[in-house]
Amino acid sequence: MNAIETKQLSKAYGGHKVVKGIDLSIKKGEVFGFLGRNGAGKSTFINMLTGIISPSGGSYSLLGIEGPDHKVMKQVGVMPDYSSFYTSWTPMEHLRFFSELSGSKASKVRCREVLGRVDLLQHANKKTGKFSFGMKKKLGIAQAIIHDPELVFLDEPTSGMDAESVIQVHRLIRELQEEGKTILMTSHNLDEVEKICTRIAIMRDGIIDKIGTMEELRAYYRSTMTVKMKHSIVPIQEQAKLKQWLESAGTLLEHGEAVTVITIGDEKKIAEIIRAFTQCKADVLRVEVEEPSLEDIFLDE
Ligand SMILES: Nc1ncnc2c1ncn2[C@@H]1O[C@H](COP(=O)(O)OP(=O)(O)OP(=O)(O)O)[C@@H](O)[C@H]1O
Repeated sequence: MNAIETKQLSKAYGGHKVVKGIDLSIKKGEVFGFLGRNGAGKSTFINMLTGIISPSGGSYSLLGIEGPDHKVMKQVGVMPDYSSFYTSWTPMEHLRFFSELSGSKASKVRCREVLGRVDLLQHANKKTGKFSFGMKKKLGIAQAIIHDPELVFLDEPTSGMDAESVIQVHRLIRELQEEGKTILMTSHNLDEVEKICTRIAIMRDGIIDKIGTMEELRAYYRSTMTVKMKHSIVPIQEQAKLKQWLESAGTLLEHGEAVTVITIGDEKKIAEIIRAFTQCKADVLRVEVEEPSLEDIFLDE
């Protein structure tokens, strides 16, 4: 049984589809990361799964139960919007209240344990009105996990946090995974996603544009490298032959007297290109290989 399963899940506002029929399966125990530019549809997709908004089409199930189903939400944790806390309440009061809403009021001991896990224990009885943005985020994470859910939704869990807090939250997410929980998170931080997610989906314009493990995405990353070579002048009688060979090896971006730039799909081709120059009686003097950054992979058009 998958933790999350969606079939052609879609959402339209005023006839404009912002989530365009997504099929997605997330296994139990995964830490699944959603990346994408602002407005790509990440929050809309997650808000449908957590019952905040209703889908316009398609279906979904959480922990094997077709949604929306309020009973399954007892096993689901959702990080609330940071602005949704009552300013005159303390973290302790929030956790006690919201765990009760989820079906079982957490004991003070459990609240203290969870506040300790997000490093808020020393603020357990202070009013949240004076909390910083990062502290509210931590309280949001605590609220999402207070009832020990099987499936946790975290919307940008570390944005706006200091470096030490980010490390703590990453540690917490790994611990939750070790406990067998499934986590679906969004992030704009590529390093974070690379470090802690078992799989990643990149959303663009309401669809999942790319999906896979980091290794699978890296395979794509390696498949579009640009090779820039400085070389000696190719004898005139060899030029046509070399050009024809280069065009068959990749996309020739520049082919001048002393510089050639080519995009190739496999790094093994580099040695072949150098050999082709030698066979055409020219020497490759310098090779520079440019690979797209992770941003290029995730956010390219
Ligand atoms: N209530 C709404 N009414 C109309 N359009 C909406 C509504 N909510 C979201 N949208 C639109 O849906 C699209 C997707 O928005 P969404 O918030 O899901 O993107 P996102 O990927 O989560 O962005 P971000 O990274 O900024 O949080 C956007 O174009 C947004 O303007």
